[in-house]
Amino acid sequence: MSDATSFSASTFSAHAWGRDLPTYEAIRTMPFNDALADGTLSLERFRHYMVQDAHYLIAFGRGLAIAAAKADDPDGLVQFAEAAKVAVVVERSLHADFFETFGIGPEEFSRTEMSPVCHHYSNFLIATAYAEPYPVVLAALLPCFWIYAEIGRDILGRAARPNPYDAWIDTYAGEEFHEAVRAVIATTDRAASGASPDVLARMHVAYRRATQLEWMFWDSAWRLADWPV
Ligand SMILES: Cc1ncc(C[n+]2csc(CCO)c2C)c(N)n1
Repeated sequence: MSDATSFSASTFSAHAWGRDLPTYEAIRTMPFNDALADGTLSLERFRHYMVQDAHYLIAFGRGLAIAAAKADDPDGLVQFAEAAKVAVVVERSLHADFFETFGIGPEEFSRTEMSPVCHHYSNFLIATAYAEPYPVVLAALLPCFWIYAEIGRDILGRAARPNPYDAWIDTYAGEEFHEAVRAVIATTDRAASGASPDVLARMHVAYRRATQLEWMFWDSAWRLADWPV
């Protein structure tokens, strides 16, 4: 495990990570991530992933903005308002570079609807952000940060270089991103430490669901999934 996962044994994050370790392991060993690491991932699959991810990160940014509005202290408000901005602005520039490199035009993006899994994950985040208390919202948002930090470092450690997907790998393996992830883990643990048993249980359910949806998002790109009808 990398630095992003340093935590004390009694925290929400420690419990959640331990409980969902098999799902993380399943993500780490997915054909999509193996092929990304060795540079053999087809452009078709990466394009599918990128276009869906561009849809996803707008929903994710909205979820972060709602978390910011629900924050129980000013530091949380700043942390998640900033993260909402970063999710849209920084990730948009990563996507814009890839869109240019891989020849995806704005028309292709706007004419491609969300896939079923992207739709489900996006709506799960928005619904949770609106309906649930602050600690549960954070638990739903956390796997997006944490799993990408772990997968980024894992892939960096075994990546064939140069690799067509270097920019993606470097973004998620980079120290700047990992510092932000550690801060989100810390805020989530602080929110959990004051939560009732009922809220804590709902945090675990939300965290698990988001982790499953992360697996499904990569799997959907691998299968080039679309609406069946
Ligand atoms: C399906 C999917 N899940 C997670 C991420 C990673 N991610 C998206 S926005 C954001 C917050 C800061 O930029 C992070 C870490 C992704 N790109 N796509």
